Amino acid sequence: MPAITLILNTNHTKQAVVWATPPHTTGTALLAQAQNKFRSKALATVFQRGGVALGEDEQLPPEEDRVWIAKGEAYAGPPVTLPLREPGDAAEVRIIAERSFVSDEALKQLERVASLPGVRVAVGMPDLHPGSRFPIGCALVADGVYPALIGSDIGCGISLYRLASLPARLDAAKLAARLTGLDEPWAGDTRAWLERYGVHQATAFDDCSLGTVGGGNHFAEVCRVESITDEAGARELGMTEDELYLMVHSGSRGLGSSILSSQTASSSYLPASSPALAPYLEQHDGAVLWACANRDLIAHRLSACLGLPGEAEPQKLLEVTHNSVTPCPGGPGGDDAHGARRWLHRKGAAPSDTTGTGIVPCPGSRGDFSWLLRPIGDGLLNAHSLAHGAGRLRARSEMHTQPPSARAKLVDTPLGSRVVCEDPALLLEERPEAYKAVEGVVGDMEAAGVAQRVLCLRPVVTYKCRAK
Ligand SMILES: Nc1nc2c(ncn2[C@@H]2O[C@H](COP(=O)(O)O)[C@@H](O)[C@H]2O)c(=O)[nH]1
Ligand SMILES: [Mn+2]
Repeated sequence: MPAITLILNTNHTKQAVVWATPPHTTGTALLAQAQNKFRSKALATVFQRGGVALGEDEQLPPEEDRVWIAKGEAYAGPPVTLPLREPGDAAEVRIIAERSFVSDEALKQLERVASLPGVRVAVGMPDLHPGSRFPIGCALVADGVYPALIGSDIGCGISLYRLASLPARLDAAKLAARLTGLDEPWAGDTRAWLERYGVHQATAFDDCSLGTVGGGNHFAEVCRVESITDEAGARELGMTEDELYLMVHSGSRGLGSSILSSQTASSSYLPASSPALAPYLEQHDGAVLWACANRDLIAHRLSACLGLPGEAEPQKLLEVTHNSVTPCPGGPGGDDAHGARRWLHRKGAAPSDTTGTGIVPCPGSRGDFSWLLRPIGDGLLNAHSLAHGAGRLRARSEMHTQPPSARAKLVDTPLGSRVVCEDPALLLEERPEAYKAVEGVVGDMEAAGVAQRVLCLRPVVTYKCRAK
């Protein structure tokens, strides 16, 4: 039976060896072993080599024999070694953030990725903040593809739906109470649902995860229009102040993570000539479709729970994927001088070149407004991308200092909305104060001439999770 070494992330001399084979090598199983061995229930994250978190249901890849166990702090194990850059091969770094706070660590991470071989342009959006290894809130143009820059939640994004007419008396607590069973696997036919999105290959994640929000920053938020800045834009979307809407933020759950794990085991950089590029892109594109199907199923399930009078199905108004790699749009800054394809990596960045209305969401937090924006300009300054949200201001670990008596209040927000989050740690970590002010982020994009305001949304109920 293979030995797996559990290493304390904050003190690498503290190690424990466990003997485990699948199915006992999931994130949940290894975390339970670590909590037991190190006698600490506060341990919360299992990192793989290089800093990719092992998902709850995800198996540790068979070639890995050690993991780093953290409480909530950033990964402190050894980095995955990336190839060195050729001398004189400089990338351009731009930051679109005059008003929004961007930490030194985030800037350092952006500069580090800009120095990777083949990277041509690195743009930090106003929501730029540090990730475990790579920055979040950025768009990167490169000659090849770096799977690790897109990260484990391939296809994560935001979809917006019309739910129903605004009830005469809007009672957020009553609506919140109706949201039950959403963390359980969906009882319907996941295969048939996925086929509609062109996902023909079954995965281990379909039956257990499709249609569930997932942890972390993911959410499903019932909201209403607070104000309209651009009447024509609101009309294009068909949005009014008399209706309830639903914003869903989720991704490919464990699927993207399993794709990244298998990838990082083989290669960290896929230049155009790599035979591994096409297979990675095929898996990546499948995860993007899976994530889209997932958000629609979450909307379907949540709408059924609410049982509001009106349309049988939520009507999708817009959708963006903010973790992905796509061929760079043509024109200057796109392909290279010889017409070779370049790749646009978006790690927490919304595309500003979407089809349809082209309008893009910029969520704030559960206690802040969210904006719908119209991208403007030629896309060169901002690498055809916008901020994908307000962005994290404080690390999760910093959010645990709230005195316990204040916790009950966290389910009511300053905007009068209600939060369903029965995981006490997550309730603290996702407090509105953990995020930058969306006003500054939107203001930065307006000032840079890359976006205009269309409409502002106010949260009514934010769904995260029920107790396990
Ligand atoms: N309206 C809400 N916005 C939220 C909430 N929690 C987080 N957020 C925003 O979404 C983005 C998503 O970021 P990602 O890196 O996890 O993809 C984040 O930057 C926040 O600004 C919420 O509950 N409601
Ligand atoms: Mn996301």
